[in-house]
Amino acid sequence: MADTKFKLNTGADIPALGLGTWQSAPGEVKDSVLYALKVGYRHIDAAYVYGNEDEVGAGLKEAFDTGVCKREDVFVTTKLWCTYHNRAELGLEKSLQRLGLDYVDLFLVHWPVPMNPNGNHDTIPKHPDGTRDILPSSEWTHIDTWKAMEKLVPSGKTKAIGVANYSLKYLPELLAAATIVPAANQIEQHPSLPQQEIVDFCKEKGIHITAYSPLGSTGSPMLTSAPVVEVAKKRNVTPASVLLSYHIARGSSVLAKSVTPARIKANMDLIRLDESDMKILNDYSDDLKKNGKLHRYVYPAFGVDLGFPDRS
Ligand SMILES: NC(=O)C1=CN([C@@H]2O[C@H](COP(=O)(O)OP(=O)(O)OC[C@H]3O[C@@H](n4cnc5c(N)ncnc54)[C@H](OP(=O)(O)O)[C@@H]3O)[C@@H](O)[C@H]2O)C=CC1
Ligand SMILES: O=C[C@H](O)[C@@H](O)[C@@H](O)[C@H](O)C(=O)O
Repeated sequence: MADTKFKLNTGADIPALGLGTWQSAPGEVKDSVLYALKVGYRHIDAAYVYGNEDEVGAGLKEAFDTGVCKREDVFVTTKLWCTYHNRAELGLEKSLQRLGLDYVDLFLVHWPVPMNPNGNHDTIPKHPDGTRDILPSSEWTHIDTWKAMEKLVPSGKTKAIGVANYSLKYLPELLAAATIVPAANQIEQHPSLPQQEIVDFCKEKGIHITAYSPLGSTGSPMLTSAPVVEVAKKRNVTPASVLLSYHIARGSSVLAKSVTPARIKANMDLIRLDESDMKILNDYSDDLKKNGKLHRYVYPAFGVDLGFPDRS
């Protein structure tokens, strides 16, 4: 199951399981990338704002140099950070340089929020009152960003372009102006936040969903969720296996972050969840939705309406 792949609207394959690298500390992330590639991962998720693309790149390089795998066998994603929205070409160049790669397989707009490129910080510029320094829409919008992303494709420096954290507030307006339909939308997904309306919309438009924070992000709180534990017992697997396999059953790829070798390996134990397993998880999601108790773990303080019904 760990070698399952999905097709993007570009015709390229995206491996169903990817290694996440957000909050993977310097000194740990190179080894985690190398180890993941050694045990069979072929999908690595990075981002400029994670501040560790150089180490991710070092892990990739060592894997290529020592014959673990070839560049063309690995699907590498990175993301355009908010302060680079009106400098997309530079954003991609900087990421490629840090990663030590000639191209990435997927370049995503990290959030639909352009931030001031001339502010007081490279990645999180703030106003004196501590709020994030967002560009006014009179200056730049996420639609302008998408147009700039489209211009990157002919260079071959990214094989595909896509978005992350796009809700139904932002996706339709992007599509109305787009020449290239995003290949993917990377969003938070787990049984406490199924975001089925986004999944359905993206499916209809040919946009692949990649799930992030499948374990509930830092500290993996979703591992103790009662319905997840119930399905794990029923199928005699770990809760992590249930949480990751859930996305494969939904037709989505999934990113699991770990810097712990045993966990990196264990996270490859994916199973085919059947209808009765999915019913337990879906009933739980439905209950949370009905009672207004959906839970989003990643919601940075941009101070703008991101259009997610659970947070507006
Ligand atoms: N586009 C976006 O805005 C976002 C993208 N992402 C991407 O998705 C990836 C995954 O999401 P992330 O938020 O990191 O969180 P995850 O849901 O992947 O959870 C990571 C946490 O779970 C722990 N863990 C991993 N595997 C296991 C296991 N088998 N058993 C017990 N604990 C485990 C990790 O610990 P340890 O490392 O110590 O082993 C870490 O504390 C990110 O790393 C990033 O690449 C994430 C958030 C936002
Ligand atoms: O990809 C992970 C997340 O999106 C992360 O990049 C953001 O939450 C960022 O730390 C922020 O504060 O805006």
